[in-house]
Amino acid sequence: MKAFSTANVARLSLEALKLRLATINSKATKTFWSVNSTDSSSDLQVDYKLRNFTKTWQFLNEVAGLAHEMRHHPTITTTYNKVHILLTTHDVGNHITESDTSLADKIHEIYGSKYEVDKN
Ligand SMILES: C[C@H](O)[C@H](O)[C@H]1CNC2=NC(N)=NC(=O)C2=N1
Repeated sequence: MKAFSTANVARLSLEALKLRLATINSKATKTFWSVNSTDSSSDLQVDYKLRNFTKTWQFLNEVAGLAHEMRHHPTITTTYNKVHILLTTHDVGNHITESDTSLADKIHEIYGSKYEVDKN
């Protein structure tokens, strides 16, 4: 059995989460992270569109590098120029923590500054 809530991992309150989401979502124009929750779990999700397959994998490699650095690993689904990312923290029983919002923030910053298509 795994002990929950180890160092630096606490489930975020809905209020804290709303504030963090607003900051995250200000970093791109047309694409937004959203909170999904059931009675027993919650996560952050986003759907990104990119210019082409090459751009998609440049972006994915940046996300992978970030995940490795932060030791926090998203669930990623990708097809050609589309990327779906889901973030949750297994260590607290699949809920959203600062590890998820921090990683989402960095991912969205990268997407908004270098990869976003159809900005207007
Ligand atoms: C020990 C190690 O840091 C933890 O198991 C990390 C690894 N990557 C992780 N990634 C995600 N998404 N959730 C976690 O709880 C998690 N835990």
